[in-house]
Amino acid sequence: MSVVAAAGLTKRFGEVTALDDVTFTLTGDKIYGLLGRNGAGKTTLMQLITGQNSGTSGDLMLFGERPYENERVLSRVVFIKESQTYPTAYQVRHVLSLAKRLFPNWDEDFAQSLVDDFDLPRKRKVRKLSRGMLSALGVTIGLAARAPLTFFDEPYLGLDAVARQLFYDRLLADYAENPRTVVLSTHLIDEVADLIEHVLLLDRGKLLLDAPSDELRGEVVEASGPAAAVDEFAAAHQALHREQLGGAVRASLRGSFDDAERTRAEKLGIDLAPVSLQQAVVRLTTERTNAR
Ligand SMILES: Nc1ncnc2c1ncn2[C@@H]1O[C@H](COP(=O)(O)OP(=O)(O)OP(=O)(O)O)[C@@H](O)[C@H]1O
Repeated sequence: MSVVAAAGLTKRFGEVTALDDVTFTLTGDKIYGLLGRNGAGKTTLMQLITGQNSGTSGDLMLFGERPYENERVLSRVVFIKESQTYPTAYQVRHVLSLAKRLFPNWDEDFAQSLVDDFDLPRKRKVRKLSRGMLSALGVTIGLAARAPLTFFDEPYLGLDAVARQLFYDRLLADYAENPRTVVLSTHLIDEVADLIEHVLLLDRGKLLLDAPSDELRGEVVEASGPAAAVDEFAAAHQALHREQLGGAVRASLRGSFDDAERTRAEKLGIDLAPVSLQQAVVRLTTERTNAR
């Protein structure tokens, strides 16, 4: 059984189509990157999956059941977002006790070790926490909950670079010991590139890409060399971007770059370089914007 299955999922807010006929499945035990530009529909999608809203049309199943107002399946999900609110009069330790009661798989030792790692003041009231501390509290709950389906919607924006790295390290180590389905929604793609196994890329409500990260990296390359040679080589591929400087061209291309294609590039005097996951995503989403 899939963890999440969406078929033709559409969500409209008045005139705005936040999700447009989106179809995909999340299978178990994988770290997904839910990527896309501002307003692409990422938060809307997570809200539908976590039962906070219902779709306008299409079908959505969570652990084989419809999620909206369905406590049975929702108890297997944790959703941590950047603007998470907690009862403000509570101290950090009270919020953690509440989470312990809420999440059936809660690991108290792990939670306490994360509190130490992030240097969270257990007796400080939530309303007196800094932005970074609030993010750290969210991350602590999201990890220690060990929910079978875990969503992080940019909850770590307030964390500094050192704390973010700590979060990535703890997530990866804990995931290795306790595999589950994790969805990270983030704009810091390069930072999480090594963590993400599969990419879902939304663009203006449409699912532009649903592919393993390695496959995506291999599909986009940067070709540079003499203009005529690059243009000849590019004709067999999808050109996402082209920059010319004098007689030289640098082009981002999408396609299949097998040994035969690599040999052809070499013969034409073209250098083929891999691109980072972030560059691939930027090129793919910019290409669609330009094509409009
Ligand atoms: N409650 C709402 N009422 C009206 N429009 C909404 C509502 N919620 C979202 N939208 C619109 O739906 C679209 C998708 O928004 P969403 O928050 O899902 O994007 P996102 O990918 O999470 O963006 P970001 O990366 O900026 O957080 C946007 O155009 C947004 O303005």
